[in-house]
Amino acid sequence: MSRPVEHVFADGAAAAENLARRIGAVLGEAIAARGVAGIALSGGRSPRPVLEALSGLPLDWGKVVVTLVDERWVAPDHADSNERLIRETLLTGAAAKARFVAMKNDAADAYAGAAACETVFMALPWPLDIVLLGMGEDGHTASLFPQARELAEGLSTQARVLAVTPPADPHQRMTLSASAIVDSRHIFLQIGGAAKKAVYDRALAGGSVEELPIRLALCQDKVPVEVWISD
Ligand SMILES: O=C(O)[C@H](O)[C@@H](O)[C@H](O)[C@H](O)COP(=O)(O)O
Repeated sequence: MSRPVEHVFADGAAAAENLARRIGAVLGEAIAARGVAGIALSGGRSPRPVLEALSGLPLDWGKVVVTLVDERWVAPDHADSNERLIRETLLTGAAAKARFVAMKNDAADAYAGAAACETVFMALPWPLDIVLLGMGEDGHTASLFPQARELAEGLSTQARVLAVTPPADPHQRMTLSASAIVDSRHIFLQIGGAAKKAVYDRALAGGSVEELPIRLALCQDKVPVEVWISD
């Protein structure tokens, strides 16, 4: 297992700006090479400045397919919706021309919505060019949480997505599976703060993927991983 390429910044704003430029460069290369670029984005707080910076980059956005790494099973206008985050930050200005593929559908819950979501996600241009991951202080990534009852399925299934119930979260989620996450050309992991950096270092040093699901991305040699670290 090779150590990921690490980009370390003193502040989050510089990390976000540089990560956005790196994402833009990879998307541009993909469009030039294959006429299309696919990217899956994580939600939460960290990506917001990256997505805002990315939205202003001069790309042929009409050839970019944007989707999610995971989603909370809430209405698209709910404050916790990752779709809402993407629409408010990335899909503005020139980047509004990108094709957005949502995870949330009209099913009453994530489990009822999983089959339809899988059908939609199988049609994406795999391998995606970029999967942008975040990480929680418990070592989760996407919505693959330690102690979640669906973690083993998420780590082993060949399906693209699965429904999960996070151990300590009010919302059911839909998430990319581990096999979908590594069906990509680049994995970018964004980490901010000392606590997450310590978890990242611990994940690199060892432990099980069940204990630290972020190891699904860090402990594989199929996809190059870049880690964007800020204080
Ligand atoms: O929907 C989500 O919440 C994310 O996909 C999740 O996996 C996130 O990346 C981590 O929880 C880190 O979140 P923060 O960036 O908010 O710390």
